[in-house]
Amino acid sequence: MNVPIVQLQELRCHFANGDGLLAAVDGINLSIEAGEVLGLVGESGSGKSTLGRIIAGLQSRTAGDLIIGGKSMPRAYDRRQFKAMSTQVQMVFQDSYASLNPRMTILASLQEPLWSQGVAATAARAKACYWLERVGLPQSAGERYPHELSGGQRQRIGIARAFIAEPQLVICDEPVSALDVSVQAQIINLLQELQSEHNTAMLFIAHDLAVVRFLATRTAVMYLGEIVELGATPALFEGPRHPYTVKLLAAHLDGNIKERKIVPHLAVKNVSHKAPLATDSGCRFAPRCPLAEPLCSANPPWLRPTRVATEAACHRLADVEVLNLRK
Ligand SMILES: Nc1ncnc2c1ncn2[C@@H]1O[C@H](COP(=O)(O)OP(=O)(O)OP(=O)(O)O)[C@@H](O)[C@H]1O
Repeated sequence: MNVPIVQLQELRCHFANGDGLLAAVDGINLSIEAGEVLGLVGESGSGKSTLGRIIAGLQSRTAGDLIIGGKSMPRAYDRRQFKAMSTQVQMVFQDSYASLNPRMTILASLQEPLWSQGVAATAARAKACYWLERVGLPQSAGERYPHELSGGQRQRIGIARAFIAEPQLVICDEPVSALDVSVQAQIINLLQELQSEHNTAMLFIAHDLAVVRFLATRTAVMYLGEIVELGATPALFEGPRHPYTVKLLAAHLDGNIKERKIVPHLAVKNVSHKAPLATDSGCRFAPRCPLAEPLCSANPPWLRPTRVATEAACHRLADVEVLNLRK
């Protein structure tokens, strides 16, 4: 059996805030398989970036296991350990400018991940030149500095930097949301091409559900630190089972596809959510859920298989399935 690239077991990341411990990531169990594209969606503040940063070794976790390539990663990273794992996991950030050293030329920035792998200078330079071209930039761009490139060009460099060290997993955190709409599709196509060319697994974090639907093999939906639904992208988009997923899809899909068409009678209550605390009990979506019953606020639900190729963490799953069958 193939070992997953990444395994997360009861992963938690809690931050101290005024009200207690904010549970940014709270008990995530998830695997990312070789070559798959896993989409990660959810409202702002649901913990997507924190989860991505933990896997990339940029954020330490509070509890739980992070296993990369079959190896259990220590909870607090030091630079040496991070470099050792960074060959397997690379990240493409939303802000391509901040992710590049402003004092390094583009060619030097591209070579940097190879230097830390001990690749010889000539080979590193040749590889950087190849990648410059592979992401659609002229060789002359190599002598420039980040501020001399457009946002789209800088993101191409961010992508080349992520792929150049031949990682097994690339985490893309909102890689196109800061770019002009006119270049977003080009960057998405480039990511898709590289992912399939190199069979690199990808964790794709985005608010844009249409892009996730296009790229991801599987999709995970996060709500206030937890995964509430997970499964094959077509099944999840065509027949969402968790009431929160229904709400999320309805808010993003075009006006012709209304909530009631996805699951009838499931209009979500307009209650604002507060930051999740580590001491919370019960389903975090219960205050907004039209199907909530006393059990929901008392006990946390867990991911259970649905009748389609997904799992959903909802005490009322059986009723949602019936609603779906009737629509
Ligand atoms: N370093 C930190 N210190 C304290 N709280 C933090 C820290 N990083 C994140 N948080 C909090 O953790 C929660 C999850 O944040 P995170 O950025 O992971 O969410 P997100 O789903 O990626 O949001 P967005 O889509 O807006 O990027 C938020 O409430 C955020 O304010």
